[in-house]
Amino acid sequence: MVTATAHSITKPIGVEANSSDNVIDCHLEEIHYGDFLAVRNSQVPIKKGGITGFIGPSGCGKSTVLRSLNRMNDLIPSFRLKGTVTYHGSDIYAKGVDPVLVRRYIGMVFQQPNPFSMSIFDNVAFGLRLNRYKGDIAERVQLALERSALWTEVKDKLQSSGLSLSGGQQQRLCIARAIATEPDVLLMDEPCSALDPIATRQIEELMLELKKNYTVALVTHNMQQATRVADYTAFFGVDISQSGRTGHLVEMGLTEQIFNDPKQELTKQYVAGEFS
Ligand SMILES: Nc1ncnc2c1ncn2[C@@H]1O[C@H](COP(=O)(O)OP(=O)(O)OP(=O)(O)O)[C@@H](O)[C@H]1O
Repeated sequence: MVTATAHSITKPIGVEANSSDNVIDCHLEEIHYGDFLAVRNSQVPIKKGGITGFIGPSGCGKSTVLRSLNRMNDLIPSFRLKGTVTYHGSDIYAKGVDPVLVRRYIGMVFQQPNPFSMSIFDNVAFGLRLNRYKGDIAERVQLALERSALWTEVKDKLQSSGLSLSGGQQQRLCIARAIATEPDVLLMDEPCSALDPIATRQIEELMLELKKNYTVALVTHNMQQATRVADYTAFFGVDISQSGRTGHLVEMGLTEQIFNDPKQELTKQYVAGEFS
């Protein structure tokens, strides 16, 4: 059952444990980098078991919002967040919550494939060892590689360097590394932007498989990609002022609704390709 308090972030076990449809709820009043207001007033629920796509013009804060959902932005000294982000009802920014534990349950895959300079096996085993996993590491590594559609390609060379793989394979390796510790949620920040069309298609197919076991949030520049894989879409816009560009959520809904029947004029213009 759920054992989530403000000070202990614990992954719920069992479907009945979570009464809400949202794995993550956030009310981002303001996100600053130093004096710069990057994002304002955005509520972005991440629904359980689906893929939520974040779309919008460059600089509207998609990555900033995504990285706020697992405290990845804590690594940036100038980052400041006013608002709340809850994971299964627990505030992940509450005093005493360990950000490493937050990232254990809410994993992340980055734009550039970034395998560590170590063997394929050790890349996937990395988080398990970090978390002092007591079970069979080889079994978990295999499962993660199977779920990342990479096992058959690498099973005979697990001791080769992760860096020896192609770009698309490296990205699938990073996905295996992220899911080896069995997170609940996977945050994917433009995971295909460094890949060719074939590798992109493989990752998109993989995302559709991953959502059977994980909740996924995906930042993408590619609106077609959002229509192909996302169940829900959040569209962010920007206000342009003297102090710079500040992003905010304009509209969120089922992907079909956002692309075919948007409620906001700005969304209509964006999905029609009238600005980028
Ligand atoms: N580490 C940082 N320090 C200062 N400003 C930052 C930092 N990261 C992002 N920003 C600024 O915050 C704003 C939002 O950036 P972010 O990368 O979140 O937008 P985005 O919508 O993901 O953009 P893109 O689609 O171009 O990747 C931008 O103005 C950016 O310059």
